[in-house]
Amino acid sequence: MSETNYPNPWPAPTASGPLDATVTIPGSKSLSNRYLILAALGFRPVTLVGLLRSRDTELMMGALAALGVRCDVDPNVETTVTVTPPANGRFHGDVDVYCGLAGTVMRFVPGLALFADGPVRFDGDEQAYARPMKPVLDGLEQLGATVDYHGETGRLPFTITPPAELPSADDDAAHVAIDSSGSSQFISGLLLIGSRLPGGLELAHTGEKTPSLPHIRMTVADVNGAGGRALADEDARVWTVAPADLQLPERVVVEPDLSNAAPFLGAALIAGGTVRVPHWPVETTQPGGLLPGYLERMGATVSFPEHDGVRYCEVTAERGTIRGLGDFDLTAAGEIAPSLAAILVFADAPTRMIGIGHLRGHETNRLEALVNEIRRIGGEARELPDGIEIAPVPCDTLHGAVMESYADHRMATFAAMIGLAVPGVSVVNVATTRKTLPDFVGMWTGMLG
Ligand SMILES: O=C(O)C1=C[C@@H](OP(=O)(O)O)[C@@H](O)[C@H](O)C1
Ligand SMILES: C=C(OP(=O)(O)O)C(=O)O
Repeated sequence: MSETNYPNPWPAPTASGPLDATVTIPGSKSLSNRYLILAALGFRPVTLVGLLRSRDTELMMGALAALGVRCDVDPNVETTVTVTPPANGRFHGDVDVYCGLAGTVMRFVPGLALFADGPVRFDGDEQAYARPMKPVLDGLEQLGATVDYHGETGRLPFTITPPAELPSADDDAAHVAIDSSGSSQFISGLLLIGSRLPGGLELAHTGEKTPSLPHIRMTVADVNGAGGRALADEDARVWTVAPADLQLPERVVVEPDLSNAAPFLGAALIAGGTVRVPHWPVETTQPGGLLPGYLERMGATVSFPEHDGVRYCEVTAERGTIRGLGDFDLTAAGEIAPSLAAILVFADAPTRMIGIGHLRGHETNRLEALVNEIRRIGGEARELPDGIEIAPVPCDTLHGAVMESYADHRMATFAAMIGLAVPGVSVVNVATTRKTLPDFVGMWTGMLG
């Protein structure tokens, strides 16, 4: 991942004037991969429309294929995919699942292994070996599975052997207790399969913090949208899922990825001008739904005009007017921290983004990576126990550099955002954006006209 391995860093374009762009954002990673799992848990085919086609969803479809689920891509529309679960609902065992660096694959697919007819082996990118896995696997062990670790305990790679018998329907709901303060995906991964347990699931979170709560609410909503009965008691940190036969509707339309809209809408604040994103939902379970409010607090004007029946999120700003936010709790939406950090480098006052200590276990240690890269271009930032502080420096002291992306899509888009206002920025391994955006460079240069 160093410069030596990627000899041709991508020269990030600077904005030569105010922007005026409409950018169409592909489907949500989080919704796409939840729908793929829920479709696989059903008993009839489901057609997903507007599915994200990027590395993380290809990995999910590859995992499902290994388990005996068919994913047929519409030959005319590559974002329309029909998912057919295995005929008897039993997933194939004695198979290999490759997770890449995708949190949603490594934390959501293990639950399916409970219903496989043999052991399922999981592996991923070497960088994924650093990502925490243990709580979700502990949860599966509490449900009777056996987990064999082939490297470090609690990390990829590992093999899950399903129990000979699942917890009995005569019992109450299976009780599972895990500490999910390292990632909301541990809770989501168990809630997604809870309906299939003969007595259902009662899941208690024993940790102090619950990061990314909107993502857990998204899981509850999606399970219920598939006919499940999931309930949250967020104060008690307990979730229950009643036994149910899950079945998504025949056709499900995926919303655009609102977190992936952040670099583009944020570009309007850094460069000045207007950027709009079509098909912005009126209501959403995506944490990216919080983005317009955050951008407004930073000084942008945000509106949601409708043209020809399409609803847009439109963000307008004047270059050089970004407001720092002081203490800024981002517990709910940590995944947009890198994009917000890029904007805040150009703010008029310091910001302490807090509630995001768990970003140290994301694709890379994002807090360390952000501090490194902000300092690399002459900015000022430091790690906090639970976040990062970004302090303003005069804009003319910022300078170009070859910026590292750490095989992290959001660090690559972070660097591109910096490059809008700092000439001479280039980005190592910009192709890593393929994790969730199949054509980031095309979209970015298109936005700049
Ligand atoms: O469930 C999901 O789809 C996600 C949950 C969040 O994970 P963390 O809770 O680990 O931050 C988020 O950051 C990730 O990008 C997607
Ligand atoms: C944390 C992220 O991804 P993952 O789904 O791999 O956890 C992210 O996309 O910001």
